[in-house]
Amino acid sequence: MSDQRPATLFEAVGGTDALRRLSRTFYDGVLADPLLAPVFADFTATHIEHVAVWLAEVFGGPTAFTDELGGHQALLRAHLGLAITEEQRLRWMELMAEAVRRELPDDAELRRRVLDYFDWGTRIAEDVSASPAGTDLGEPGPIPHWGWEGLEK
Ligand code: HEM
Repeated sequence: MSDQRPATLFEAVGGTDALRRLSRTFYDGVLADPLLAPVFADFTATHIEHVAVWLAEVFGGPTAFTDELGGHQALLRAHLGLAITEEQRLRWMELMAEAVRRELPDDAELRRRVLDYFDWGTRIAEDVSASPAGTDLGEPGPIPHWGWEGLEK
């Protein structure tokens, strides 16, 4: 990692506004995609903002998802019962990789780290989605943090 890089991925991507652009471009792709659009049948515009706020916190920015949107538990619960297939997860990753190319700074290391997070996170979403809505997930702990070295302890 270069010393010129900001300490957090949040700063490196360009903050919450950049994550909003990423989220908007990504969902434009999702809603136009025949494999994913049916999964997002209940999509509303707040979803774009909530994903941006989640990513801001994961990447070391403001803690608004924990403070205002229910934290880690709420995020996991949102995926219960979706029965996400591996094919759908891979399509999700393809569309996110395209959004990253279009919206994030042209920095290969930064893009790789961000996509590493999505690869990790989508596997958890797929896993959780196999359990029915309302399943008690216990206390999942704080929202994970992802940095230049991956998952931070
Ligand atoms: C790192 C991976 C992921 C992140 C960060 C993420 C983030 C989120 C967030 C923040 C919400 C709550 C939105 C809200 O409150 O409005 C949500 C809900 C949802 N996510 Fe994900 N998600 C991920 C993976 C996936 C995958 C792989 C799928 C399906 C292929 C998926 C499908 C959905 C659906 C269908 C909802 C509910 C939408 C609704 O309420 O209309 N997510 N996700």
